[in-house]
Amino acid sequence: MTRQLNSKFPVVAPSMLKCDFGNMESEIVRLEEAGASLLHLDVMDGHFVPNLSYGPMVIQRVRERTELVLDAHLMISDPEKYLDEYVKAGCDWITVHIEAVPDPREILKRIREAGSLAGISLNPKTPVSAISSLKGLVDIVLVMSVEPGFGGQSFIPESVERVAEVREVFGETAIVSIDGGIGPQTIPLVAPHQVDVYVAGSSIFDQSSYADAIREMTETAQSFSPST
Ligand SMILES: O=C(CO)[C@H](O)[C@H](O)COP(=O)(O)O
Repeated sequence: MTRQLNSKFPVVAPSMLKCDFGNMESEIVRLEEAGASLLHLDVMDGHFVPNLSYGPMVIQRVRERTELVLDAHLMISDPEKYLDEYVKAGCDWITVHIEAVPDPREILKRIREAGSLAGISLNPKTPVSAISSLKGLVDIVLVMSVEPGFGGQSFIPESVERVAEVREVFGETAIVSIDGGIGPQTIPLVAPHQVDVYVAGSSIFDQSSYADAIREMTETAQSFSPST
């Protein structure tokens, strides 16, 4: 059974790619105390993207230390082969890339059957039409607003129209998430299109107060929310 978020959308999700890997436990505690409601786990295999991060063994240790929702973003080739390990590690949300799995219907079904939320992500150059037939089969659409692989890149401005298109195609059937170059300056660009999850690395981990960074960005996002 997937864990529930402890707050309503929109939320800011710390991207653990930018945390201090030597002190992951204290980073998790700091993020919990700062009010984070989920942790975004950037899984990179050095093949699908030109960088390596961590895999299921590290995620399992993270799972043992927190009850926050774990949002695994699999930037890997052949996710079908490794899926069971991420399920076993305790990921609540599991997102795969359309560029890695051109027909993802089977893996999305497997993710849901395992009790997790199923997500699809698309790179900046992939048209939204590549995923539009997945409406009803996905719980999350993760729009990459940088080329995946590294934190600290600049937000690609064309991502604004892409988020709008995703929201138009998927309506309320999917959680819409955006990842890459997200911070106080870029949230107002995409927030009018009802983004649910803002994945943020540098704009949290480069700040002295994680709590202030998360609170300020969440308030900015909420100020665009129709229900506020
Ligand atoms: O998936 C990612 C890169 O592939 C990261 O989540 C993302 O880049 C976060 O870092 P920043 O907020 O610094 O851009």
